[in-house]
Parts: sequence; structure tokens; C-alpha cells
Amino acid sequence: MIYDIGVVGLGVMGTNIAKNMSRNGFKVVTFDFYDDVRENRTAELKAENVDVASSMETFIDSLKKPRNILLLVKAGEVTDMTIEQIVPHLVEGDTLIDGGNEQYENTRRRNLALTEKGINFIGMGVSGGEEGALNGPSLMPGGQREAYDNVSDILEKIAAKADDGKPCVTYIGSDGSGHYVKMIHNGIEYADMELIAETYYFMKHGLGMSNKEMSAVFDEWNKGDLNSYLIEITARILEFKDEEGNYVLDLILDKAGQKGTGKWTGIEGLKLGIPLSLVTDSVFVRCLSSLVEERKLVSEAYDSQIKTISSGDKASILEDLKNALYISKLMSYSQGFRLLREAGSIYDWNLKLGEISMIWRKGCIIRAQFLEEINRAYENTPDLSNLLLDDYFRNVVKNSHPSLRKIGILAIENEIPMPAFLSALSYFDSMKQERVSSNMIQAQRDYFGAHTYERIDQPGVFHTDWQ
Ligand SMILES: NC(=O)C1=CN([C@@H]2O[C@H](COP(=O)(O)OP(=O)(O)OC[C@H]3O[C@@H](n4cnc5c(N)ncnc54)[C@H](OP(=O)(O)O)[C@@H]3O)[C@@H](O)[C@H]2O)C=CC1
Ligand SMILES: O=C(CO)[C@H](O)[C@H](O)COP(=O)(O)O
Repeated sequence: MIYDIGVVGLGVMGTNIAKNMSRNGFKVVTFDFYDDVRENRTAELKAENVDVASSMETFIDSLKKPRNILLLVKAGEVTDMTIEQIVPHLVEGDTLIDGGNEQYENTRRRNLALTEKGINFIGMGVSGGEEGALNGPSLMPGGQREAYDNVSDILEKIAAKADDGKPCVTYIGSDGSGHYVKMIHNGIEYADMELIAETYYFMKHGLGMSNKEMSAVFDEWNKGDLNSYLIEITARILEFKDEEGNYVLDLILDKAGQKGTGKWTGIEGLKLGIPLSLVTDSVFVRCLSSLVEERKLVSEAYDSQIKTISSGDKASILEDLKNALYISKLMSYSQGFRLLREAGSIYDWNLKLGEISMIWRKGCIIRAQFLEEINRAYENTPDLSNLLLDDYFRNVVKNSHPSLRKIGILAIENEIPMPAFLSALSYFDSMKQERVSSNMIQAQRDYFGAHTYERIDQPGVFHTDWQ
């Protein structure tokens, strides 16, 4: 048989994407370098009309030309090793697609090296986890346009479909752009998750709400502007009990893991000089959460507990909390999309920000109703520099920032840690100042290091003899 596409790597993602392709009518052959993995997966894949090749040679020989091969292996060295093993079997015009969570610099490097051999290389962000891979992920492919066109039919069929029927995949741009966009997706995912976690903590400790009550509130919020996958699963997590009737959430150690994509996003914000405080704060909260023993010691040393909020009406505080969560999320997206805009220009990718928001509407972890509004903002003003300048979002923020302030004050007064919320407020309060405090920074730099400064009243570069 001649197959339409090959998949290498029979982990969770590779197995499920291969099944998804087959269910969509494509002939799929798979391969894994480990004999036992191939053996273990054969029956399961056979039941889905997916074949498992017994050797790399038979795998390559059975593919339609030019060949399209999707890699779903561990990012980094394993991907390099996998490419090294496959490339000698390929010829000019063949395409490798890397669906792992890879650093975009690695993708640029591989794209360049393989282009010299006449082999196309697409770095494709895949989001949606195990379930998305099987039933429809959001796909972010970047690389040679003509190589994308060769596989666009397969990618459009396997991708999630938004409510208007459009597939959640689009050509992102050249070399590492697809993996870059996936990285930003994950950074935004970190901030969305952190904001929701802080909301839960505020409800639990500040308002003394039960898991059942909190679950009902998140369910209610999911019917409005906050409608999203992460809000939906939060409601389910809050009410979930084990066989003994215990809430599983309450038994989970408060130590967050991370595989690195949030950190990469933060580093990229620092590298390009674009504020990305909600993502970086969210990464640092995960780091802080890991200092379990140290937190215990500091907690004992200060013996200062969170207070239950004693003033105000609970219903109106919850309304403020909902508004505060919404505009904090907006601040985070305004930072994330601002970074994408900068990267598109610096790396010459011509990123279409509206289209990117559209392919995140379904299939991925940050899928949300809110992304339709982001697309509308960029359709109205394609070169919009910051989402805060869109008319619709400006009205939302104008109406809701007093809520964010009230929640911030309650958090500070009652010792409830809400770093991402406070970061959102600080970002907004700083961005809306025509003049910020940095004239003082410039004066200090000039004082101690003769670093010079610019003036507001005349052009040029100046130095003052401050002594
Ligand atoms: N899981 C998720 O939700 C998502 C994952 N991704 C990305 O997709 C890629 C695959 O993920 P996933 O399927 O979850 O990962 P798995 O760990 O389930 O599978 C990874 C694949 O890499 C192979 N592999 C791992 N280590 C080695 C090694 N040292 N040498 C050779 N092969 C190795 C595995 O082979 P073996 O089975 O023999 O160990 C397997 O085929 C990753 O890059 C991941 O970041 C992207 C989006 C979501
Ligand atoms: O890519 C993903 C979804 O889009 C993964 O779920 C992500 O890798 C999870 O990251 P982390 O383990 O760092 O929380």
C-alpha cells in the first residue's frame, strides 16, 4: 500500500494524531524506533486502519512522493537524533513536520540545515493534548509555504473546527514561526491558569466558599464573556470527588510543574523588550510553589494568616471578581499579542494576528469565546499596536478596572496573594500614563555612569555633571 502520510513517534500524541488522520480518510503508516513500542501499539492502531512499519526502510518506501512525515517525539536532542536517522532516507522535495513543543530557534536551525539539502521542514505547534490530538487539535504550522500547501488538506481535515466550521489551522509563516506562536500560546496558557488559580484561592480563603459553591460560580461565568475551556474544567475539577468522597483538588500538593514553554515565552519578552509581566509572574509563581519547605519555614516565621474578608456583600464582590478576571485576562492577551507583533516584524514573519486568534478558538487549551473579539479588533485595525486601543476593549476596561482595583485592595488588605491580578493592574496603570517614572531612572543612570539621557524640550543626547 502507498500511504498519504507517515507518523514517527508512537507516544500519546503520535498515536492519537495517526488515528485522527485515518478517521479522516487518509492512509497512515507509523513508526517508532523502539521495537516494544511498535509491538504494543500495533493492535490498537490496526483497529483504526493505521499500519505500523517494521523498519525505517519499509516506512519510508511505503510513503507517497513527495513524502510527508510528521514527527511527534520529545523536543530537543531526541528530535535531532530522530531527524538524523530519517534524513539519509529522504530526497529533495520531501517534508518533515515536527509537531513537538520545540524551541523556535531549534526549528529555525533545522529548517535552514534541511533546506540546504532540498528537504522542507515545518515546525508545527500542536495544542489540545491527548484528546485534541485524537478529535481535533489547534495546529500552528510554520516553514516552507509550498510544503504546507502539500499537507494543508490533511491538516485542515484533522484540525478542530470552530463554530463557523473553519478549521483551527492556518499557515503561520516561515521557519520557526509556527513553534513561536505555539510558545506564546503556552505562555498565555500559563497566565490564564494562574489568574484562575488566584480567583479560586480568593473565593476559598477570602470568601470562605465551598468547592460546590465555587464550581457553581465558575459554571455560571462560563455562560458569559469568560466562556472558555479552562473555566469549564475548573468547575469540573472543583466538584470532583474520589471513591471515598474526598475532593481530589484538596488532596493535591500545591507544587506546580512546568516543562519550559512558559519560561521560554518570558525569556522572549525580555529578549525583545516587550512587557510580559503576567506570563513571567505566572512562571515565577510556579517556581515559588515548588519551594515547599522554604514556604513552610517562612509561614512559621511570620505566623500571619490570610484573613476572611469581613466587609462588603458577597454577591457584589463576586461580580467584581468576575470583571477583574476578565480584564486581567485581557491585559495578558494584550501583552502576548504585542510580543507576537514585535516578533513578526523582527523575524520577518508577517504574522497575521487576527488569523492566529481564530485558530485558537477551538482545539487548544486557551480556546475561548473571547478570541472572536480579538480577531474582530485586528480585522477592524490590522496594524493595531495594542489591544487596549481597540474601541470595544477600551470600553470593557473603562467599565471594569474599578472592579480590578477593588479586588486588588481586598487582596492586599486580607493578605491574599494575587500576583497576576496585581501585575495586570500595574501594567494597565503604567500603560495609561503618558509620562511614567523613568525620567528618574535615566537621571540615576546618568549620575552614576554618565549613561546620558534625552530631553522632552529639545532633541539630542545630554549628560549632566550632577556633582
Ligand atoms: N502531551 C501533550 O499534551 C502535548 C505534547 N506535545 C508535544 O508532542 C511531543 C510528543 O509528546 P507525547 O506524545 O506526549 O510524548 P510521549 O512521551 O508520550 O512520546 C514521545 C515520543 O518520543 C519518544 N522518545 C522519548 N524519549 C526518547 C529517546 N530518548 N529516544 C528516542 N525516542 C524517545 C517516545 O518513544 P518511547 O515511547 O519509546 O519512549 C515517543 O515516541 C512532545 O514534543 C510534546 O512536547 C504537544 C502538545 C501537547
Ligand atoms: O502544550 C501544551 C498544551 O498546549 C501542554 O499541555 C503544555 O506542555 C503544558 O505545559 P506545562 O507542563 O509546562 O504546564
